[in-house]
Amino acid sequence: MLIKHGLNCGFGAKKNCIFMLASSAVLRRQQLVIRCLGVGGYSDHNTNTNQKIMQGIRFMSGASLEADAENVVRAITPTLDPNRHKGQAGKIAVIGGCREYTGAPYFAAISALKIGADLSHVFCTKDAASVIKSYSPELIVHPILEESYSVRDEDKSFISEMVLGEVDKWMERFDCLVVGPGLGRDPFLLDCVSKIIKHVRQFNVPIVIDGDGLFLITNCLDLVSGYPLAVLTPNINEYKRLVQKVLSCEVNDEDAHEQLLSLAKRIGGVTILRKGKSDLISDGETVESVSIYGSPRRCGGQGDILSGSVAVFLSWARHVITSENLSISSKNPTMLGCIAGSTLMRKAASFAFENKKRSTLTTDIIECLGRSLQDICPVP
Ligand SMILES: NC(=O)C1=CN([C@@H]2O[C@H](COP(=O)(O)OP(=O)(O)OC[C@H]3O[C@@H](n4cnc5c(N)ncnc54)[C@H](O)[C@@H]3O)[C@@H](O)[C@H]2O)[C@@H](O)CC1
Ligand SMILES: Nc1ncnc2c1ncn2[C@@H]1O[C@H](COP(=O)(O)OP(=O)(O)OP(=O)(O)O)[C@@H](O)[C@H]1O
Ligand SMILES: [Mg+2]
Repeated sequence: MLIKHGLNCGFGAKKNCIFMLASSAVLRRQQLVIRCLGVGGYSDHNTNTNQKIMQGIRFMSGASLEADAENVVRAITPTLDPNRHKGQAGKIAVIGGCREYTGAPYFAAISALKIGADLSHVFCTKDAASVIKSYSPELIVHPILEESYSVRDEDKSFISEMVLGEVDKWMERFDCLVVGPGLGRDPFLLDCVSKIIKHVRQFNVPIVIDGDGLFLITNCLDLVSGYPLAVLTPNINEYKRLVQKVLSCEVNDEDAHEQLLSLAKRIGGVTILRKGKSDLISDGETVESVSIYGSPRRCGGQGDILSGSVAVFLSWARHVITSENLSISSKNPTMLGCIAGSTLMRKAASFAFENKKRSTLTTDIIECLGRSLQDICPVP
């Protein structure tokens, strides 16, 4: 009810509304209402005034609310301007792909292109490279990573330097890196990837960490700790491992928002997108959720689409924030990238499910990414 009152305030009364809400009794009731609404409490409030009031409520209560998802997508998606040149809509790189997994890096990299990035690179092992190239001529594939089985112990430090040298030629040029889809868990390979992450941080390139990248950073939190341009996208297992490692406790779904908030804070202000029935997103300051759309199919690879999507939207959000005045409340590009990526992925999954029902696969969802964005931000 209180939220409704807040939303019905006129522009002039806005400050008073927020001031009144700050009183502790009202605040407690506000928190109760928000808790009762839970993550499913999506309301479609589009005006600036309403958004600012909601932001005020959010700030004061410390609770999370459903993100203004489609407006976030609209606010950060660039227009198709004939004066722009190749690369300006985004250059994304995926670090992943080994003997076992070739699908995951492909899904992440091709999703980035389908959403609107101009260039998408994959840095993977030699075994994986020709397979990934054969899926698509659109991807630029670098067969540079090595697994232990192909490197003699005495050659390891030399090979490691070579890998870093190869990567170094490219890294500064990327708008965002996705580390982990289909990376595998080979210790030598993960050691090289750790060095790449340390190196990339120096250039302030945003990094989305997913899949086996999360296995790596959970065992070595310093890699991302204190880096505000890092986004972690854990699934149910990956989240459990992170919580156990960082908070030394079990996942607590009763207090999901608070736990996520403390986790993001404890890892030094990284942004975490906890995937699930509702996606919960926190940068250690606020918590937002995306619960709209979605599909009941849980086929593997949907998280890979998400990581590629987040990378593109995060790059776009950074660009919009530095060049324009945003019409939306949050100013953190990592939060915006996560909200938009999650929204687009879930909408595409729901479109794909409409068509394919039980036989919906990740490739079907990728085919719906374009329609999903067109539905939100139509181009004539
Ligand atoms: N088509 C593909 O190529 C796909 C590949 N995927 C990739 O698969 C990898 C694993 O992701 P999941 O979401 O399945 O990860 P999870 O951690 O959810 O599950 C992996 C399972 O395998 C076990 N496991 C894997 N490696 C292990 C190791 N070295 N030692 C002991 N146990 C091990 C884990 O204990 C767990 O039971 C990631 O790199 C991910 O990106 C997924 O994205 C799905 C699609
Ligand atoms: N129960 C659910 N209902 C609706 N959507 C969901 C549900 N669980 C996950 N999702 C969505 O599916 C996407 C992938 O989440 P998931 O937990 O399957 O990732 P993952 O296990 O890392 O996937 P991958 O197989 O690619 O590694 C996320 O965008 C999330 O929003
Ligand atoms: Mg995954």
